[in-house]
Amino acid sequence: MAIITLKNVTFIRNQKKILENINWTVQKNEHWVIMGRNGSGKSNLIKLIMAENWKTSGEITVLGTRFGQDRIPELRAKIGIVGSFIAERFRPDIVSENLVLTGKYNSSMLYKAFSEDDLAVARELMKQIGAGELIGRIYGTLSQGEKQLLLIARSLMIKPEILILDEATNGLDLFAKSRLLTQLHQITQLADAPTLIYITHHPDEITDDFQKLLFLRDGKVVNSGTPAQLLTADSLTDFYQEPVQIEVVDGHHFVLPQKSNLI
Ligand SMILES: Nc1ncnc2c1ncn2[C@@H]1O[C@H](COP(=O)(O)OP(=O)(O)OP(=O)(O)O)[C@@H](O)[C@H]1O
Repeated sequence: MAIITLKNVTFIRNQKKILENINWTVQKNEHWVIMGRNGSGKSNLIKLIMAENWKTSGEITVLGTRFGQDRIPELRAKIGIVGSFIAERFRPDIVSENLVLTGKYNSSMLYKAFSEDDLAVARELMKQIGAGELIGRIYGTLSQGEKQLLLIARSLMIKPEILILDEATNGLDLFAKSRLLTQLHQITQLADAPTLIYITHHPDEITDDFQKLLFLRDGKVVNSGTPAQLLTADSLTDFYQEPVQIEVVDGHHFVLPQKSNLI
């Protein structure tokens, strides 16, 4: 069953073709990684899926909702998002568990009255993902890694069918990054696991949990396939248009510019 389908989708803003003729299908329980250099259109692609951006042409269907024909608010409630453009929307003085609870209402503030039971659910979720010690803390005082953990807990409040992580390991140290990838693995093992869409610049973060990769360049899909097909020196040299070499350590692919290109 297709969870996300884009057919010939183009997105233009201020005369700039930000995405051009995108064809992409995500099947249920197929976890994807999207890679692309800065400005290749990754964030705008996910904003299209979340209906934060509106396509210029083409067809988009997400979780059975055909954009332009069905109601969008219900759809937004089924998509969890972790990323800097969401992180920036919260007031620095919001208490951690209140921030997590906003996930239930798909907002950045708690406009509606909430009960102690609601807060208990948020706190329990924080404990489950290893963020229990952040209960009671003020968002603005948290480290980057702690903020990311809160956003993950927030995104799980709605039991999302799709979970999008946009450069979620930004600013995380080596160990926090490794913990995040382990947490994602645990999420993939849940009975009602969401489909993951994981945006990254770092091929070493592509764990066995991901079955498919999408490579974007200048707003176009340049390749898609399995990690075995695409995580090769040839394919990545073609993608980056610069010669690269790959070191595989413990199953993680580290991609480096070829030695002759290093200063
Ligand atoms: N409203 C706009 N008008 C004109 N150009 C825009 C607009 N919004 C985005 N762009 C451009 O579209 C391109 C794609 O942006 P996007 O943020 O999707 O890239 P990205 O792949 O997520 O980049 P990064 O890895 O740096 O986060 C960039 O060149 C950006 O400057």
